[in-house]
Amino acid sequence: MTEPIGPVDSSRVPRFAGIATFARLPRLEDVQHADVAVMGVPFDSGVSYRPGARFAPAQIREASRLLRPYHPGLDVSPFATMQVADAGDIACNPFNIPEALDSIQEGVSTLLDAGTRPVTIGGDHTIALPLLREMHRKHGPVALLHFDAHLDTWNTYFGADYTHGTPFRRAVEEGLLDTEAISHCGIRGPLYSKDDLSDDARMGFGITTSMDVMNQGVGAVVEAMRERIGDRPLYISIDIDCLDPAHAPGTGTPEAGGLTSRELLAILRGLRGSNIVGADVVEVAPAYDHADITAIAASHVAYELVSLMALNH
Ligand SMILES: N=C(N)NCCCC(=O)O
Ligand SMILES: [Zn+2]
Ligand SMILES: [Zn+2]
Repeated sequence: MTEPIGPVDSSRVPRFAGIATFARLPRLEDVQHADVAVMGVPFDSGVSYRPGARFAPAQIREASRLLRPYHPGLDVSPFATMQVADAGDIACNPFNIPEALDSIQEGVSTLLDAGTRPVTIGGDHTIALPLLREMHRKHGPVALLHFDAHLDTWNTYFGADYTHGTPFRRAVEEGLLDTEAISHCGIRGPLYSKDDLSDDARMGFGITTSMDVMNQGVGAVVEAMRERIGDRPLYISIDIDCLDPAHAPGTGTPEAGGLTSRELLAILRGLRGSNIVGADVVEVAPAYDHADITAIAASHVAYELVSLMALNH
């Protein structure tokens, strides 16, 4: 096998020069085969409050210029261990949600059929549904680890089935998930009613609230997750609003009392060895960001996911 093509060499071309790809990696069309691809989905027509996540892929790529090739926490050089590339953005219709979902699924199916694992940068959380549909097509029902302030198992908004508050209810209804191993982490904040929780539990979800992370600690939380997930094919969906607004102000539906970026990275790191088949990072809304705080957090979270995949390559 030939050596992977890595990022642009920052000792020759300064990090701030050139057109941004994720972590300055090659574009997918510039490599023969990618083991992992970072794919942008600039779609935010499913939001219930502040719009703007359509601009996240571009912003996260910009913020990812400073990522370096060696991950000391996991002792891995992800871009040397396997071929990682930037798959560019999926063009999706901002005026027709079902059509956009089909385009997203088609985009990710091209990757999966080529044996490429996707790390998707959204986009609002609606996009998790077509991604999970495709995961199911390839792997059957998958385990799900969902980081979010919100359950996203609500039913409809203004009569609409496909929104950023409903992807995981639709996914359960469509039989996409292995309901023995589905859970949320980072949940907090006011709900519409107590029924939201009983509905969610009936679907099979377990909940680790942000207060549980504080009270139990990262180690205990990770242990419980690992036990539940085992070696099942695992999909990780990360809504950046799982982080406290202090750590991720640039998002559409912020809630006080969230995880720190350190806690999120530590939990992810604790999942080393898991059989991660795909992942997304969603809900970054650059217009509400300050000093790129949120985009930087998202770029590091995506790097963490790629690094975990490299350990399980
Ligand atoms: N998926 C995210 N970020 N938010 C869902 C919030 C749904 C609501 O407006 O109640
Ligand atoms: Zn959320
Ligand atoms: Zn969400």
